[in-house]
Amino acid sequence: MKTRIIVNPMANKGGCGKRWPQIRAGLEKHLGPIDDDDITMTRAPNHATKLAREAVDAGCRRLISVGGDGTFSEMMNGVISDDRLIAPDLVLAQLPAGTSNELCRSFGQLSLGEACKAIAMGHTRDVDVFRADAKGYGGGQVTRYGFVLAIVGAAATISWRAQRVPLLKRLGPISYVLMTAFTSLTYNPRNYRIRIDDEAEQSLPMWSLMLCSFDGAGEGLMLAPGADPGDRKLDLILVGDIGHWETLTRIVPKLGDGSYLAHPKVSRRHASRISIDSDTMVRADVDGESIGQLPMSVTMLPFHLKVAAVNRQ
Ligand SMILES: Nc1ncnc2c1ncn2[C@@H]1O[C@H](COP(=O)(O)OP(=O)(O)OP(=O)(O)O)[C@@H](O)[C@H]1O
Repeated sequence: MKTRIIVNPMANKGGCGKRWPQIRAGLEKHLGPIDDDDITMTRAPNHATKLAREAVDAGCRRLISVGGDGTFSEMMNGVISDDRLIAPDLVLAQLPAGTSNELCRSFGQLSLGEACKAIAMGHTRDVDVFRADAKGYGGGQVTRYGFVLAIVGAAATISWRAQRVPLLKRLGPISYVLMTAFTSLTYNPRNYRIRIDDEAEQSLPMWSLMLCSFDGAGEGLMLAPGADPGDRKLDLILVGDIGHWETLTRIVPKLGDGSYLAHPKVSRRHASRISIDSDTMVRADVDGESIGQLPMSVTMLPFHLKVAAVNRQ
């Protein structure tokens, strides 16, 4: 299968570029020698999107991103256009060389070696893809395709703070722990207007809203136990109007095993189309990247994406 490797040398604060010769050697052990022409380096943010499209146009049907979640997400956004895959027989893979590499974890790949093996063995998993349309930070409309998680409200603010504050970003996963505690104690619930599938619009006070395709996300989070990433449905989780202290003591500590769902102000259901709006500024995040703010609509798309994944059976 004609393959293109897209390397983000700046991922993991430049560590990916420094380790690339070793990563390449590891990949070659599994795939055989790799031609220099099959490797492209990103030169700027969002370049992976353009490189992915060029690779597919050049006949590549397996694209491997080397970097973190942002690089994979940019690559994936390059192979979808007008809500369709630009070639039906594509396989995408990620070699975890970023800071947190949460997407790889979602596929069950915990190490570089496992990821290389999954690519070489041709093990893939069919996953759903959703489209998110939101108001970008510049004021215009942004569209992002995602496949793990869309979050709104407090959860998106935690993600935004953990990534955008340079000192925190350097701390890695600890930054999320710090920001979760800080945001729990300071973020006030907001009023949302929500429309789910074809139902009437509801007005609800909420702390956060999460749309999960996979069961887990982030460092050890079990947000939607039992969620099926290939069922063409998102698990919609509404975290209601809960006080600061109660959020910190009764929601946050139970995010790791999904037992927060038992809280009377947390609800869960399936949805394939949802639109959310608010009169106040509310952040929105797709697959770990802050894309902008409400209003946002999220729609499940009618195809599956093939991703290289560890076969645990
Ligand atoms: N040549 C480049 N120079 C500067 N930034 C780049 C370059 N190439 C890609 N980027 C940007 O680097 C950012 C970080 O990439 P990525 O998310 O893959 O790594 P990470 O943040 O270390 O990992 P993770 O998202 O898993 O925590 C992305 O926003 C991407 O747009």
